[in-house]
Amino acid sequence: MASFDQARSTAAAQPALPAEPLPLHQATGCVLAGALHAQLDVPHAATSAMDGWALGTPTPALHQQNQPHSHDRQSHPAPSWRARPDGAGGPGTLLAPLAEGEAVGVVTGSPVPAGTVSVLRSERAQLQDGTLYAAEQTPDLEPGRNIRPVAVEAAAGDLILPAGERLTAAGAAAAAVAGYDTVQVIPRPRVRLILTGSEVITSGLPGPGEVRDVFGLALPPMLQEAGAQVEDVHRIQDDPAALRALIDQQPAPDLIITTGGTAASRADTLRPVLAELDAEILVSHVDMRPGHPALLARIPGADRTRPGTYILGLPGNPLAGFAALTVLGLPLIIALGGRRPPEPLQAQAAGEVSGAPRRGRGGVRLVPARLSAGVGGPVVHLSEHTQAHMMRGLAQAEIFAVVPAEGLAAGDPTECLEVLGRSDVRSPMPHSGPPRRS
Ligand SMILES: Nc1nc2c(c(=O)[nH]1)N[C@H]1C(S)=C(S)[C@@H](COP(=O)(O)OP(=O)(O)OC[C@H]3O[C@@H](n4cnc5c(N)ncnc54)[C@H](O)[C@@H]3O)O[C@H]1N2
Ligand code: MOO
Repeated sequence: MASFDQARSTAAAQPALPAEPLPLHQATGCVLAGALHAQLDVPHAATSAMDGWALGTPTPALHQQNQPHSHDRQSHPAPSWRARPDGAGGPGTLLAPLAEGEAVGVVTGSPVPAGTVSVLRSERAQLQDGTLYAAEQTPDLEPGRNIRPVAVEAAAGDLILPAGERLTAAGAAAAAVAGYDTVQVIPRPRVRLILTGSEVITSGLPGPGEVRDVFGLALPPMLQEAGAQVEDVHRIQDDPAALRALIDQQPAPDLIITTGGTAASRADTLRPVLAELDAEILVSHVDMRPGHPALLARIPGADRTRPGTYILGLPGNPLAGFAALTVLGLPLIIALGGRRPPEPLQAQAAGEVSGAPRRGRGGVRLVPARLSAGVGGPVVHLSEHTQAHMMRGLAQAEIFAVVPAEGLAAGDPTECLEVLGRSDVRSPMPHSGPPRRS
């Protein structure tokens, strides 16, 4: 039996998966195994920042009678250009070089033709009989104005993102701009889910000896949020041969998560099957309630170049299974993905909480709870209906409160573990005064 802290530190201590190249759309959310450097100058060509006209060197103004814009034509003749008819139809149009005195229409993003001095915005330009005039006193005539220079964002070879960072959605887009199609990342652990239980049904009202499934619905989004990728989901009866075949099925995933069958009755198949497969048991039971039969094991890979397959056995009692996922599964997935664990979150107990149910039996209690804002930071309010076989308390909870064996007094600092699968409904953790994070 591992203590609560031993169990989670064993899970957190597992080495990261080997890095591999992944297409950018699959790499988002993964940790970069190497730094990203620009593969080219960004932008790789000088382009217009405005819709308007690429201006060559101007022709001194000759048309003083008909110039638009000019209020003081005699003393300040406005410059003008011959407007070329072949303007850009879109940002992809490549334009021939500008001769002296020429202007050509461009759009935002157009590569500016050779010979461009600046870009005049369309709203500051006037075209009359094939001659282009600029509004008076426009800054658009300053050399370089409204032109995005080559490499202004990055020169080829510049560092775009360092190794060790998680690739965000914006980071993936920046990598694409910097010329990448694939990047070297630590992949999300690939997960096979095996849901056991001859009594488990997936729809309708359960009859005698039947129970509605909780894991098939809730585990995939929880695992996705934890940073894993669920590859395949299987449902089997309490049948050791079927379980063994699925654990053995190739190609092996990084992590197999089973539900049910972790205890020691005749219907409980996981431990005998793992013994047959010579699995290395990393955590056999955890000194916590609920979830104490949770198990973590590893089957070495056939070719020894891979770290093998981890097996996480979640107890079948619904709340016990989700507690075990939070305590063992989440730190394991974070470690395999090469990520940093989240900052621990602490809140204050709202009132007295009893600890281990039986004297002499240590261990922690994990109690579904909500948080409210208090003067000194968030305050923990335990849910009702939080026995191992129940879901009702967890359905309303934001966190699991970790209650030590000796219990809690009102105001005691309480470790909180976020309940997975709430990213669509999460509001900021309530606090007034400084949030307490240890
Ligand atoms: N003699 C003992 N009995 C039990 C012990 C023990 O130490 N000695 N431990 C208890 C604890 S604690 C737990 S937790 C459970 C663990 O059970 P298993 O992991 O072996 O799970 P099952 O026996 O298959 O099922 C337990 C319970 O959960 C229900 N279940 C299973 N799968 C689902 C599902 N997908 N959706 C909803 N409910 C599910 C199942 O019907 C049972 O009611 O063992 C205790 N017993
Ligand atoms: O681990 Mo069991 O969940 O205490 O019922």
